[in-house]
Amino acid sequence: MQLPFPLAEVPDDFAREKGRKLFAGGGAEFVKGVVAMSGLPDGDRLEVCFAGRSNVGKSSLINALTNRKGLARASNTPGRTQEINFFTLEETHYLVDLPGYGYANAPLPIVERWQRLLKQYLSGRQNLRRAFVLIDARHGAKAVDEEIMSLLDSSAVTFQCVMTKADKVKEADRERSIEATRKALARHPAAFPEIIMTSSEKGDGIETLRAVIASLE
Ligand SMILES: Nc1nc2c(ncn2[C@@H]2O[C@H](COP(=O)(O)OP(=O)(O)OP(=O)(O)O)[C@@H](O)[C@H]2O)c(=O)[nH]1
Ligand SMILES: [Mg+2]
Repeated sequence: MQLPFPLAEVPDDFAREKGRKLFAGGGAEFVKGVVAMSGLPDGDRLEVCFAGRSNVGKSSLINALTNRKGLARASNTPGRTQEINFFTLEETHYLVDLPGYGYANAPLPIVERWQRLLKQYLSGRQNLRRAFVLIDARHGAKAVDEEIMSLLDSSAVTFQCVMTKADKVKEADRERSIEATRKALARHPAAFPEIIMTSSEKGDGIETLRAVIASLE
């Protein structure tokens, strides 16, 4: 029997080539950081966003996908990305780096402001085709991750789970955290039924994720 929420298989040659082409041109550029809905760029491109806890590796993943080390800032300081950051990819796509959630030390008014903006963005963006919810492969999905999953359910935005930092996880922990993540996903109707395991450091899963993004219409 097929497990629910299997790990994504390596895409076929056609899908891989399509993904490679989309990301090969070096055509990724930072557009703007947005702090209010009024600042959103026109939704005239296909859009995907990256959500996840502070420090889970959202910015690093965007850098790895676009093969541009300093494109999205990545750091050791949780909560660094505090705006919704838009990047263009060629003439056709937006990649969106969302503010990290679950950072305990952020002052409450700031947390509330992010949450409000996140909610408005997720529920109101017509051209948003898929949200990628990043989960640390060492820990699996936690309660705060399920909050964003519920928000995506209610916004009817299909989301796909991307596990990060695969290079840092021991085999036993990896299985346990995949299992915890599957359990969480099963509770969310908007969850896409495949998990992508990645390492921005080593490149695992990056081709697959490129192919998935390129396949969206
Ligand atoms: N070993 C390893 N480290 C990673 C990987 N991805 C990210 N990191 C590290 O994790 C830390 C956080 O990465 P970021 O990409 O800044 O995380 P973020 O989700 O954008 O964080 P916020 O913007 O604060 O929400 C950095 O020190 C990265 O170098 C990975 O695949 N492997
Ligand atoms: Mg970041």
